[in-house]
Amino acid sequence: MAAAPSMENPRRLLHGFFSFELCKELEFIHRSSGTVGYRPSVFSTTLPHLAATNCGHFILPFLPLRDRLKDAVEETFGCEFELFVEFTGLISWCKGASIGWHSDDNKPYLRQRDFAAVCYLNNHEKDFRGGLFHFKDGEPSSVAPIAGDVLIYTADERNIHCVDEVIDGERLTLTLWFTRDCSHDEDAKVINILSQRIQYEPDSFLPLPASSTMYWFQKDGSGFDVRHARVSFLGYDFSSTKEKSRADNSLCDPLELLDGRLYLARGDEVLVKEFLNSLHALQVLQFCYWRASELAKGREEGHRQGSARPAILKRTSNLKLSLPHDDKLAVEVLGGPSCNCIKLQFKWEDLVLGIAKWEEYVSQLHRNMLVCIPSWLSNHTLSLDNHIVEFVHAT
Ligand SMILES: O=C(O)CCC(=O)C(=O)O
Ligand SMILES: [Fe+2]
Repeated sequence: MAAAPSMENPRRLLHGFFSFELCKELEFIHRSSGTVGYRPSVFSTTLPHLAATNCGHFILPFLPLRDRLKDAVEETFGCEFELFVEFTGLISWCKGASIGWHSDDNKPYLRQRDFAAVCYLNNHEKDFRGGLFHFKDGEPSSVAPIAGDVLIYTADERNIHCVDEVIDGERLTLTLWFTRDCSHDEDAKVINILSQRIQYEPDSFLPLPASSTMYWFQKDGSGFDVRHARVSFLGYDFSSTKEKSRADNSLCDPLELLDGRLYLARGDEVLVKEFLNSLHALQVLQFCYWRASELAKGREEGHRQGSARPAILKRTSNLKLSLPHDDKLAVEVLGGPSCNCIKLQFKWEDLVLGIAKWEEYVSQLHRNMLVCIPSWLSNHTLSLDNHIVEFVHAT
């Protein structure tokens, strides 16, 4: 157990608070669902956003850690009052992102924030460069992010801090703020959105994109769609199987094509599998990246059993979706130490197996969420009781 926090600078750094497996699962969720964030060169995935894009089931993996963080904050700061989560979000900082000296309650609209918990999901120097955290006074004075560590501190001026500019790579955290003010309780907001969504399509676990502006990264008159950029980092791009007529294309904003049915292509090959939209295709690809070693083993097994080869079409240039996309900017912003080696890692067989495994994973999470929703609605909180924690882990 770390030393008790000082009164002058109430804070605590907890090493190895959560597992590497959870880091990877949350990274998968962020890379399949994240949007352009609230500050330059920042991307974020919030719980209300997950609920609103038909991905409420992705909230489940957050909850056991979220409960433990609340307990750790209450214990560290000896809270004798009820505490609510005000914000939970996956936040990634890319090349050029930084923040100067500040306290986390330093704006009129942030006054309700009492405590912060920053969970580091990847590693300084290995996954990104720059991005060190510094406190203005007291110890520890600097923190180099290490996956599994959590930094907790009071959101007031006793903990003025800053973060150095990220030089390259993608610095990923799960950040929470806690409040004593129940009118800023995040759970009520999320449960409200979830209950509305569930009324429309209780059985669907396929993602539905938000407005395309939320995925558009803009800089100096140029830009890219973050869904498109993440798909191309994994060596793929989006394709149509029908030649689009010019009239069709000129009628709509080309980015709207990302909201409709499409296919995944690599070079001049297209996999014969229709995805509901770009987020669906991206989610499957990110799942394959997350579970790559398991899929490669499955492929060897499939070869031994003589499984059928995936159905592939030859692509001609008119089947390409012509989307605005500044590839150089995307690589500059999101590329980093591990970017180049990711490309062209999977085989088509892996992707086909990944589609089946992804469906098992999300449909199980979705069923678990449907079990939880009645208690969320009656208790007005996203907390998991012990019986449900076991249920969530039995996936
Ligand atoms: O990511 C971090 O280490 C801290 C970020 C921060 O200071 C903030 O978002 O207010
Ligand atoms: Fe901060």
